[in-house]
Amino acid sequence: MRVYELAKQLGMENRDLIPELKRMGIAVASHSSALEEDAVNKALEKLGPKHKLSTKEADGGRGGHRDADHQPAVGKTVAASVEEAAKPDKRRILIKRKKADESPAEEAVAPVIAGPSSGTAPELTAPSPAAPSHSESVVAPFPEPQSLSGATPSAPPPVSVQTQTPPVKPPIPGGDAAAGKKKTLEELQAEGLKEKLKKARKPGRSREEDDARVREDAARWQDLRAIPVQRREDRARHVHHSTPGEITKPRKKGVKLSPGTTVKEFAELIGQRPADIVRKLMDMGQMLTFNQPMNTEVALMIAEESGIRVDISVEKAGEELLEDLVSTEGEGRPEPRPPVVTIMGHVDHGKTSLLDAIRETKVAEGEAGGITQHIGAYTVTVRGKQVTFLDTPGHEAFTAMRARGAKVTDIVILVVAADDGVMPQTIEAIHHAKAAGVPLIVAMNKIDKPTANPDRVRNALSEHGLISEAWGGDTIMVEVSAKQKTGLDQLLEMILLQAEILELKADPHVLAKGAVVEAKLERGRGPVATVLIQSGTLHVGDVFVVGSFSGKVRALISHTGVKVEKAGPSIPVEVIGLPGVPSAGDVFQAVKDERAAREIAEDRARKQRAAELAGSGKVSLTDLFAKIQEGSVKELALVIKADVQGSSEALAAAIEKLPTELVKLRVIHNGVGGVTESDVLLAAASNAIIIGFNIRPETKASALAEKEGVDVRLYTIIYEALADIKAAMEGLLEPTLKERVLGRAEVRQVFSVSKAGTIGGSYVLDGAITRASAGVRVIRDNVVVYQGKLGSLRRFKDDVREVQQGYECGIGVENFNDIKAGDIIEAYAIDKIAVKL
Ligand SMILES: Nc1nc2c(ncn2[C@@H]2O[C@H](COP(=O)(O)OP(=O)(O)OP(=O)(O)O)[C@@H](O)[C@H]2O)c(=O)[nH]1
Repeated sequence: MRVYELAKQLGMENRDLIPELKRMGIAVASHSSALEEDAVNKALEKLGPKHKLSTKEADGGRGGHRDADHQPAVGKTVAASVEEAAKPDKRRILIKRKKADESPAEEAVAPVIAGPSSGTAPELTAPSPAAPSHSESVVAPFPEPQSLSGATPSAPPPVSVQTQTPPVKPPIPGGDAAAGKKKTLEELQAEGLKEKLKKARKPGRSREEDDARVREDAARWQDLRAIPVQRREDRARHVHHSTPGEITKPRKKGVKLSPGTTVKEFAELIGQRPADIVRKLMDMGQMLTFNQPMNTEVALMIAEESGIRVDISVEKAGEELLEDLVSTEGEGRPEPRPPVVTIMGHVDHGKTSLLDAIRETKVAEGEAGGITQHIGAYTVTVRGKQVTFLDTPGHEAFTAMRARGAKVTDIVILVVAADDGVMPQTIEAIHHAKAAGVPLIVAMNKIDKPTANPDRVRNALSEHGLISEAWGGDTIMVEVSAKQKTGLDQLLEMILLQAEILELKADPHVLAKGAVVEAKLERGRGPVATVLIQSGTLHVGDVFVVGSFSGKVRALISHTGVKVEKAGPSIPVEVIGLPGVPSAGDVFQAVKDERAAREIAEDRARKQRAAELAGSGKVSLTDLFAKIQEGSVKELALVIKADVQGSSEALAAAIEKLPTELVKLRVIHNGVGGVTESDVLLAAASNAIIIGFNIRPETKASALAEKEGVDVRLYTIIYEALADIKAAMEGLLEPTLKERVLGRAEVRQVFSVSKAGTIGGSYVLDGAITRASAGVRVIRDNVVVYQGKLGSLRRFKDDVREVQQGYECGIGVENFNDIKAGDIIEAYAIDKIAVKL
């Protein structure tokens, strides 16, 4: 036995006992010195009366107060009554702060602990010297057993100790075994407190003092709860068998989580406050509101942190989930649907006039009393059959939608002014329609004009592969006048005929699927999208996913401005109830499950962000070989633009002659002039790269190319372009030199300076014109007229190194004096880019 244990038995303080022992001739160094059995007996004999006195006091003072003299540790007087239990082996100990007036009933209800039941566990025997129990005294924060049966405890001053007959709560069925498996929450918390204290123990403070503090803390914490006394072995066993669920006190041990669960729903599931979840999410860098869906991985982490097991109930997510939801729709019963028509053609050839003419004459006829409104598309009825026109003329809208994967148009109407003939945009439109694989009907417009010459147009069109039926070909050509509204019926007839040939069908009985034709934010109505239904039928109240948004259809409005309850295949309809503005071409899909819709939208938004970070998946010369190798590219589409027709054709012909064992080369469009937005859209939609020869992209086109990830390669020597394409196909494209535009300035005025030659008084439009540039080029109407070095750069009369956007300066180009007002001077740098393999 050690000194402190003896002190405890005697109800003495160490500091009082040690001198006593020394006086008795027992050599002790500190409170933890071991004592021989003889020494213990001797001490007990000598100091015993006090010990006995304490017992007497305890017995005699049941329910009363102890003498303050016998509580040396703390000055505060504490009631200490020790009651002998009728059956000592079922004794339980109630701890409470000094609350003498607490009702016994309350005390009896308190011990809700799965403590040891009758018989073994709470045996209040003295600990054996070999196994001192002081270290466990925390778990049962009350005096050691001997003091209960004998001496008045003095160690835990603020604690009132009572022994009493077994608690009201019956012992747990199953006896020792069942009881032994559990370690109560209170015990564990008490242990936690002790651990804390151990760490915080200050040097010089005795273990007894610490223990006393622990008891005090535990008692304060547990307030009025009974702790059963357990044997050391029992306790060890309990710790071993305890489960994490009991420690973290979760309301549920396992929950099922389905993707799309909102923060609020998740909080309810795991029994925490939504605000706490929001805070945890913020700590993890996620700003979410109560009603936003949780990322399942993050939800898993938070749940695990709380000791809750989570099962993800739906394994599929995102597009897979959507596919699953939609494919459960069954086989389907396709029915004929109206054709969807887009009008294309050269500027001023009468596209808008034709669309308006058809709308005015046909919509008014077909729809009773409806006020036509522009929603991006409209439907007309011809002899009981419907035709839908996409109301945004031009190949740009068409290609923009195609670039987003929406193949909406069934038939293209190519408007060609009979008095003007085939023009560059006519050819472009032909290429666009061909690239999309959409049949084309020619509307020869302005036939009313005396200068109209339809045969000349037919002839010109035949040079581009469109041979009129009248000439033995298969292209339908109709002569119309949008102005005089003639030939419109015939045109519509031809559209219906072509539609019949195409056998256009869709199942109106499934969940609606469509494409966004137009979307905008409207005051009072919020985000509004015109959706062209492609299959199924959309109803008010349907849940949907569109782009990275999900929602519920609040209202449907037809192109005549009338509220409708539903819209079937090939019918354009305005949808109200979107949470945001989607992009034209986004797929609109109705789904049954609102939560799944949310999850799909969230998944798309995540992927979109990831794609933005990772760059586009579009093909580029740099990674062409890698894509050929992985099999994702079998054909390389090219758009060629050059300064003159001759160069463009020569380049296209040369490219098509390149050996193509690895990949098929296909020039989908070649034309004259700078790279336009339309070129970029076409390239984006067809996964093509753009080869520019002696030209520059328009500013907007550059920005669009950047956004869409379209590779635009510019050359001044045909051979270099060919060599690059060849090398790219073979994976030999060496670290390539890529040009980076540093800035562009517009020449506003031209000066002739005797020493420096011609100087362009310029205004820097964007970036900066800098002497550090690798070179400059002079661009006129998007065509490079000269490429060379910067000769001089001045602001007022000073030579400067750099002039930033928004400032004026004088620019001289080395060996070039033909600068003209309106020219663009572009400064560029050359970066070395490694090939991605
Ligand atoms: N005489 C005659 N003029 C027409 C006809 N169709 C259109 N126009 C005229 O041609 C001009 C151009 O017509 P738009 O409908 O604006 O042509 P567009 O192709 O839509 O033009 P952009 O939208 O600029 O590409 C207008 O002045 C029309 O009045 C027609 O059948 N006959």
